[in-house]
Amino acid sequence: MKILSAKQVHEADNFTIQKYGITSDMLMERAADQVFNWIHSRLQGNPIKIHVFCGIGNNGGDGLAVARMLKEHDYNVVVYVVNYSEKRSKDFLINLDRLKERKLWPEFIDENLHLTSIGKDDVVIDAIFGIGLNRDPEPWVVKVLSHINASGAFVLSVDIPSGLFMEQAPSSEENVIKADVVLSFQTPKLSFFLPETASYLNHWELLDIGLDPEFIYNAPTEYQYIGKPEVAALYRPRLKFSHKGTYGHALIVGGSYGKIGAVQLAAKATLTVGAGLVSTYVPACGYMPLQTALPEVMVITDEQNKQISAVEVPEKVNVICLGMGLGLHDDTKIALTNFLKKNKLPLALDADALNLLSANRQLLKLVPEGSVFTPHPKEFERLVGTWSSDFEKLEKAKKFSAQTKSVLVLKGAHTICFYNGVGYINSTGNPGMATGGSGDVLAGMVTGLIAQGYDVLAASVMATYLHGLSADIAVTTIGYEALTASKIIEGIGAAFVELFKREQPQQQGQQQQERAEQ
Ligand SMILES: NC(=O)C1=CN([C@@H]2O[C@H](COP(=O)(O)OP(=O)(O)OC[C@H]3O[C@@H](n4cnc5c(N)ncnc54)[C@H](O)[C@@H]3O)[C@@H](O)[C@H]2O)[C@@H](O)CC1
Ligand SMILES: Nc1ncnc2c1ncn2[C@@H]1O[C@H](COP(=O)(O)OP(=O)(O)O)[C@@H](O)[C@H]1O
Ligand SMILES: [K+]
Repeated sequence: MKILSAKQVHEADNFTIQKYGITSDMLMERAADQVFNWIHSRLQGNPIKIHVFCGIGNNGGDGLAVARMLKEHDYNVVVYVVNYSEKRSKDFLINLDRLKERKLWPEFIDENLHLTSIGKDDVVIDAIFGIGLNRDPEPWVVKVLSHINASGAFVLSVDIPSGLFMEQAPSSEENVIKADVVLSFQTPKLSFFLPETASYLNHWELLDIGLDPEFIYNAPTEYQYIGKPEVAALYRPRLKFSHKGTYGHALIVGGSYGKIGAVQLAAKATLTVGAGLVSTYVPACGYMPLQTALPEVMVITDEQNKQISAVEVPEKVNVICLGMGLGLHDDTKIALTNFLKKNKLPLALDADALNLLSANRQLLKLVPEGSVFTPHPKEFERLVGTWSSDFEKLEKAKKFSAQTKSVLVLKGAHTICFYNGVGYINSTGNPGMATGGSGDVLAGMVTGLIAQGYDVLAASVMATYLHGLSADIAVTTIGYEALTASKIIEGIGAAFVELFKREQPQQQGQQQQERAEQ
């Protein structure tokens, strides 16, 4: 699913209005109707007090229209207009008149700040700023936002929490509404996925307001949100008359004394996503544990016992994964340098391979184009230096991927794969995955898919999605705490199966109902 910029949303509005011969006011009515239905299906006429805070732009217009619909259904509504500018939008004014026609008079809030108290059991609808926010709110408006945040009431934000920008970080925490739920129109917003800005919302849902699908399909976007349909479309079916040679031969290079387990995890994950053959190259101390734990995997050992001092690549290997448990020994640095000078195969670089490259940046030029880097944020910082906000981190990630002409898999709660100027944001995964070795599993999965012939971007996006999905399936029975990297590998099969499970129409309705009740 594409993630549009604020400019593209406005273009999509205009395009839709022209193509279907509707008015912008009709589009606003459609949006408000969807928000009203969402609330009405949950509150079912409950007399709870609802405070609707509106701005003076189109987000405020949405709020006024929702307030009118609530009033028409006899809800207990109070409406406020946070009067931060005289430049009211046309559709705001239309909806202000409609509200007054129904004898619902909003209270206007200005810098004198006559604020009505909000009970902790009340509901707030936040329609103060939408995606048109283009500067920090004034101090008195921040006080209104703080008043709402301090109330303890359930806060539902329309489109985006007020005060949150589309493409930059807020300058202060106080400037933003903390939303329990955001009902966002048509496409999710980038800020919902970044650690610094996602903290302003607990949960988001999309409402389809009928923007033209063709426009959205053709819009070139910098970010996409990756769900089941996108990943299922990447899947390459296994062929009846295939053999192990059809599915590639991957080599995993890693391990040092005390860290052979990292290679076991990666190699097992490589096999479990379907690679035809998997070999490992480890220090001599890794021979017994690997041969014992993974009978399917071939093992080649270094002449050194505790660390790797050279890399030997068996014939017919078509992808190499490097780095897990590797260590930073001088021998290993020399081994990596010599290997990179000769190597032409695509690489999946993880953990200490990334740390060695950070400490010896001239080696980065030797990494072949079309490789995959899988850093966690600290490893990425070692590669590119610090950043001042998540948005700057994204720019650095995009630049790194462009310079290396490779996929950058920037790991986190929402892992983002960058390639060719686009960031693919993953939708699966959970905090149970914050456990040692889960990154090794991901690197192995990426490698196993490349071995089978998936291109590097497809392999990275699909591995990231399945890795998170496996963990999501596992926690439904074992909970977050008991999730381990090994359990993520065990669940890979179930994740593949889930990818092609069709929801029965009846179940779908039931699930929507269950979601609604959550
Ligand atoms: N396609 C869609 O997604 C649709 C969106 N609609 C709504 O329209 C909203 C966008 O509306 P607008 O573009 O009018 O913008 P907003 O309602 O977000 O902003 C209001 C106005 O305030 C000004 N402003 C921005 N920051 C300010 C600040 N810090 N202090 C004072 N004034 C400031 C802006 O110039 C803008 O004109 C969306 O978020 C959504 O709620 C719907 O009405 C219909 C369709
Ligand atoms: N809170 C979280 N929510 C979702 N996924 C997470 C979370 N924490 C970690 N992960 C995932 O777990 C993996 C951790 O990788 P990494 O930090 O390299 O672990 P390790 O070095 O122990 O193997 C990444 O794929 C990351 O996206
Ligand atoms: K809002």
